[in-house]
Amino acid sequence: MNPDKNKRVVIKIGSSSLTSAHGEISRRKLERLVDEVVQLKDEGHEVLLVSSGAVAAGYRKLGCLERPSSLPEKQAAASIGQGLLMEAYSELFLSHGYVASQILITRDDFSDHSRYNNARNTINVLLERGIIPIVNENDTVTINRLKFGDNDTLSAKVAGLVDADQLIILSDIDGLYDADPRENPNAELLSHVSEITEQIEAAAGDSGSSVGTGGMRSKLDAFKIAMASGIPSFLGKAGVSNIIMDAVKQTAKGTYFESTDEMENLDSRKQWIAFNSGPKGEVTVDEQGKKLMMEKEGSLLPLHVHQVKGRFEKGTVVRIMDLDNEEIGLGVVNYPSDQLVQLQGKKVSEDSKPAVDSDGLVCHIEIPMPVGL
Ligand SMILES: Nc1ncnc2c1ncn2[C@@H]1O[C@H](COP(=O)(O)OP(=O)(O)O)[C@@H](O)[C@H]1O
Ligand SMILES: N[C@@H](CCC(=O)OP(=O)(O)O)C(=O)O
Repeated sequence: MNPDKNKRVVIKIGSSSLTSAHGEISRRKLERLVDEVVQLKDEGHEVLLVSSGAVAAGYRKLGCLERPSSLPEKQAAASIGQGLLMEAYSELFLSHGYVASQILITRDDFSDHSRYNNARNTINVLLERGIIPIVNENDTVTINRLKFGDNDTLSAKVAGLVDADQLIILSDIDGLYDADPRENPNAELLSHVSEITEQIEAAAGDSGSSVGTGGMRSKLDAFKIAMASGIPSFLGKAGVSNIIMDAVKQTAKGTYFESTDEMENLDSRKQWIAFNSGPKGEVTVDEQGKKLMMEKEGSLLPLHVHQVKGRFEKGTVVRIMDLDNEEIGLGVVNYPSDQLVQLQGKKVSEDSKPAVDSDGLVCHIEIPMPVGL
């Protein structure tokens, strides 16, 4: 990464870094964050902020004495707090001559390809015009099953969506340690991580505060997505002077996560298939099918389909499995599941060939590896 080039930077800030000891939004912390973002903007970088804090900003006005724990109360608090949070951000950014905009997003928006593209186009316009998009999960409409649950993975997916040059996650801790520092006072800071190993994952605990939801585990999930999307990332402590600018220059104290080259060249459609489509079914292939898929550019004929699991439409992303139930990769199917069940193990006749694919292929392997995210 060239430290002198103007970059597109996604910055995620967690609830614990924006709140006072009582769990309410701290105006002083918000001001410091805005000042740092402004420094980056003044230097010509594009900045998108993923900010938590809606529940924290709203729960008192809902009449709760402390941060609520039930989902409907959290959602109600967020519906009050999100407006207040944006009002504060807008006012602070405007005082420096910058315009902020609000983007509320759900997991569903990422798994629908046209909504994903729409979100990307909108955010690109905002960034190119110098606006600071502020993203949060759309808490009031999100149901438990669909929740990102924390904004860490949301920020990594947003970074992929806008093809960011860097993802910066600011937290209440100055980086990733080789053991949970609450349990092990001798834990050491890891300044560079090129691979998230099982050992690193085992050392990651849940949230250290009563207001944060993600903890280090969800941060590692986020860094995995960013690394695999070809985006270098950083984890450091919010509130440390110049942390954001120094993270961009790669001089800040914290943990730097390298990107893997494998996915760097994936076009946006393939990135969407790999990280956001949320495969809806499984197609198991026989030995011969597996061999042909590996050798012949990943194409699969119905003859080699061993089993079909799940109900899906034509055009759905499915997992391709081998007979040992290992994932070979992801593909976009040319047949709906019910038709594929009829055809599995058979040679396709002219009238059962899909209209768009004259060879009667079931699919190609689009992502030739288990994504595992
Ligand atoms: N291996 C680890 N390295 C660093 N922090 C860890 C680790 N395991 C658990 N943690 C805890 O994760 C916390 C950060 O997560 P969280 O409280 O959810 O922050 P945020 O609100 O910024 O998302 C740290 O304060 C720390 O107590
Ligand atoms: N969307 C929620 C944030 C969820 C949350 O607490 O996330 P985090 O602080 O990043 O663990 C809110 O704005 O309150």
